[in-house]
Amino acid sequence: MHTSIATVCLSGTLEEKLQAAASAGFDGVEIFTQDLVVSPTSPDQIRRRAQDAGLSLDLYQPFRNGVELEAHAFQDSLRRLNRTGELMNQLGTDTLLVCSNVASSAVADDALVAEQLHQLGEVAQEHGIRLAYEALAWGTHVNTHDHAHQLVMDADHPAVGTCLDSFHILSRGSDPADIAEMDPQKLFFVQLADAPLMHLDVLSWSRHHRVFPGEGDFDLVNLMSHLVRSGYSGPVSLEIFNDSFRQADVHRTAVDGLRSLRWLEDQTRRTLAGEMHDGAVRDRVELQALPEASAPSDWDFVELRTTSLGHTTRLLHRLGFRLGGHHRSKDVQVWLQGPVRVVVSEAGHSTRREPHVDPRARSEHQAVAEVSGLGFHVEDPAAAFARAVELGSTPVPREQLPGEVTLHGVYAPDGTEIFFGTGCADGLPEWLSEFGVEEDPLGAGDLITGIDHVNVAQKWQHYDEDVLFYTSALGLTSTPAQEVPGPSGLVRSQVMCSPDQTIQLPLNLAPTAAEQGSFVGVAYPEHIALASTDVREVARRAHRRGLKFLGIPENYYQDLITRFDLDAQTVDELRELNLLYDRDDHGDFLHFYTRTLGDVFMEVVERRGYTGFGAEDAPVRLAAQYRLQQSHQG
Ligand SMILES: O=C(O)c1ccc(O)c(O)c1
Ligand SMILES: [Mg+2]
Repeated sequence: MHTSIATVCLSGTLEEKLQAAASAGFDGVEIFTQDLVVSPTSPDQIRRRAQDAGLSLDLYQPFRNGVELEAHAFQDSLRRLNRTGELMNQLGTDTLLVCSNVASSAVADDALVAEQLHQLGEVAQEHGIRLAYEALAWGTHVNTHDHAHQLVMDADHPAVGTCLDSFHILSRGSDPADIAEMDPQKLFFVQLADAPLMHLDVLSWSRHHRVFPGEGDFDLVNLMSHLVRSGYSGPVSLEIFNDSFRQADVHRTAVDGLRSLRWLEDQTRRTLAGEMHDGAVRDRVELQALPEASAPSDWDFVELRTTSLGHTTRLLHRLGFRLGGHHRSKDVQVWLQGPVRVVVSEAGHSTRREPHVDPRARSEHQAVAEVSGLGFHVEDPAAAFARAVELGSTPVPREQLPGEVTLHGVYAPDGTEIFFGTGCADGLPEWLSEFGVEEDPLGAGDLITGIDHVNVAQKWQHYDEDVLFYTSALGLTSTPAQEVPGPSGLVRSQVMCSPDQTIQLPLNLAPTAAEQGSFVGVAYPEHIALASTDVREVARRAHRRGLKFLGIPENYYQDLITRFDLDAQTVDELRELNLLYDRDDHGDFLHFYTRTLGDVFMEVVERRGYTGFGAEDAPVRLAAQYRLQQSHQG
């Protein structure tokens, strides 16, 4: 598949955009007029620059309001097209995108429009270029892909074809099935964009909220499948208008974009698997496969990296963990309880590739601790690793002595290290022996039964990228986003789940730009939620061992009585143990939070059928964390 990206997707100068697209591995780009107009580089130089970078210039765009016109206005359109044709020859681009007309003066006469497209085609042909006519979803008269395509067919000119743009098709709820039947010779260009479903006028939706395939709610695999069935074999290009992308690092966005196309290709290939060998359609897009990898079946470990081993291990001990052992060659310990393995490594400083901890704003006695790694059990670690790398992820360099187990790991876009390992028949992963753990470590006092979820913080400009990473590289699926109010702003949260829900990763988008309060310059804390079948006993033991709980205000308990009609004795016990309570249609939920250590805190949850994540309680937590932070800073 020939992959392309529109320059409008990327931040920076035209030169930076070309560079980023090339180094991410795209085959070509679409040049936006505006990017060219503001550039001091001549069209000829741009052509050479793209050539040197190995990029084809697949499309020039947009040619606006150039058709569906009154006679005098059409004369000017022909003049503009002549000029544009000359420019495109300097650029070395042979396809021009012609948008459907959005002016109130647009003429609604299909026969006339087809005739104008034909005449434009004549001018295009003189310049050796082609016109790809695209129905904008808000076009005055032409706003559906089938209408535009019909006009193209009626125009009946070899230099006039259709440009399909998934956003315009799917935002209007059109069925893309007819694409499969379109003449591939008449499909000149294809643009892809995903978007979250929104109740918004389609123009604003398109101009601000498009995202890469896999990052929104559109079924692009279905659309791509129909496209492949048609026999189309031209470029497949990303065209994303997005406010965050315009501010994000250009190289990251480019890598994210190519990841989305590789994922889409792979998914489409799977969808078409039964049809690929029937020989019915030849010369169609060649779809590249990714190494096959199944979603994680279970947690292998979580890793905490800390500058304060004492604070971190004491917290684990208070929650009932036992020291499993020390690594034979590294300053790393493993702490165990039930099936949960917490690896604790000591670092002199935050070692995230993107250090996000503001050293001036450290709480909890200046200790730094972060969730630095997540280990998963997968069927084939080498394949999972290869797949993630092919999707543009960077491998984690890991020191390893002869005889030690190979850990396959990549960085998630937020810098979290993701490791792929295998479970063992006896329940003990092989790597544990490097810590001197050789037999089943189940202890008598183990009250923790697993990892319920791990909550990871995302920066606003990388949120969509992370969703795509966890979808494409780990095979997780996302739930609809929720918003939780806190003193510094709204926290957006979206849970990424494995098919059987064993792995649950709520991604949180923290209000890091907040002026108010403690989150300024500091990452929103992440947390590990442990599952238990007896959270009260975990809490009692933690109290005895001196755990600092997050304080819960009396108003919360009074409100619980109002909401759930709990009896006084139950509420007394909740209050005494700093427990929170929630209930849904499936059952109830008891949980508590520890105070934050550096960038991380722990939660212990007891689900009695309950399927949520305590969204009602999250604002209580945010407010309590905020107050604590203020008191440390004050
Ligand atoms: O928003 C627009 O105007 C616009 C321009 C060109 C496109 O290809 C498109 O999909 C939208
Ligand atoms: Mg478009």
